[in-house]
Amino acid sequence: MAVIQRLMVDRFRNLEAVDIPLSSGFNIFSGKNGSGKTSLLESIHVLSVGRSFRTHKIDPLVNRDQSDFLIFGNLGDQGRIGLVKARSGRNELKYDGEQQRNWQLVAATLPLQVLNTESFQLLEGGGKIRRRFLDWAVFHVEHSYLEDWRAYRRGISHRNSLLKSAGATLNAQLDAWDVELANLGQSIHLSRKDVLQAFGGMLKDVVNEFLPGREIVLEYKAGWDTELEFARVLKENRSRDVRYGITLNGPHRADFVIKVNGVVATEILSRGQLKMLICGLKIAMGRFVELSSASVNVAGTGQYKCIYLVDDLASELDQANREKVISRLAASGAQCLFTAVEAKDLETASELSDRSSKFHVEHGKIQPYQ
Ligand SMILES: Nc1ncnc2c1ncn2[C@@H]1O[C@H](COP(=O)(O)OP(=O)(O)OP(=O)(O)O)[C@@H](O)[C@H]1O
Repeated sequence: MAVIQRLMVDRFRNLEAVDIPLSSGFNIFSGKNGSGKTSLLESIHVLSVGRSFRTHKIDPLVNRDQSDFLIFGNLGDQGRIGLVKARSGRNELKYDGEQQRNWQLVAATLPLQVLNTESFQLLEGGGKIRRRFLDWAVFHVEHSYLEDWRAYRRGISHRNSLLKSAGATLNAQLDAWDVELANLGQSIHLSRKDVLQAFGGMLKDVVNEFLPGREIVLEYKAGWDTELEFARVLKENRSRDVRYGITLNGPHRADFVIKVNGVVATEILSRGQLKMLICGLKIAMGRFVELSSASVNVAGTGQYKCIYLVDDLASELDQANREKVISRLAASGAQCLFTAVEAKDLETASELSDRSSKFHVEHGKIQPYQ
């Protein structure tokens, strides 16, 4: 079970010498606009996966007067994770003192779900965001998946270069590549399809409560016409792919559509209802992964549970809906970090979790309330 027991953040945006003990239940960070609340959640995200949820760049994350930042999380039995990232591009990620070449082990040990304004992109943005959401679950449930996905991505990128080169031996070279791509693509497709189907069942239960009376269906789009084998699709579309210089079909084009009572969700739900749907999707996904991955925890220790980072839950949600989300999160038993301008916006949260801590955020400094 992922729980950050102690968190240190320094030189990250406006955060300075933050060193706080966190509760294994609810943690509530309140403070004025611009005090550093979102930055705190952002720092945990950067620690977990190496990138922010606000920008792809490193520069804006480093305090404007500094050249690097430090983030450290003590997860008790699950280990200690430390990260130093510099403007120069230097990266030092350590797990239990051991230098890591990539984020694979850290991401598996510190799984997160973020609920914030950017989360609307899950419904309103392009397919890449939904693929990433789905792949997060497949990665945690099936650990060989990441390797397959990386090999497939490399294969597609190589195939696209070949398509553009149009050399004399093009067809022979494509024949060779397509065999491997077809196998990888088929296996990625099946893993995603199975996970989405199982997840859909779990989502129904949450949606019944968050959007009563609405029927939710997730429609999976594989990225090609799955009536046909992927190998055949690659072959039959080859001349078109050559014309466009790009592979037009495959799991790299996969997506899923979320329908509510038969209509695309974004077309019929209000802003608040969309936010409830997003909260439902993320909470259900955390729960799904927890139940599905109990036996395949990479770190090999304890029960798997993700941490929820909830930024400004109050915006767009009325009191009754806020309470529904908070109750669900309390029932999940997961560690949650909430931000709010006024602590009273989250009064229900401190009432509902017997393990709750409150912190005051001001000018990049964070102090527990006594
Ligand atoms: N690289 C940086 N160096 C120093 N300060 C920065 C840097 N990047 C952002 N800031 C400042 O850090 C502060 C923290 O912003 P943050 O988004 O965390 O605030 P917040 O408490 O979540 O506010 P809100 O309630 O408005 O969402 C802001 O005042 C911002 O201008």
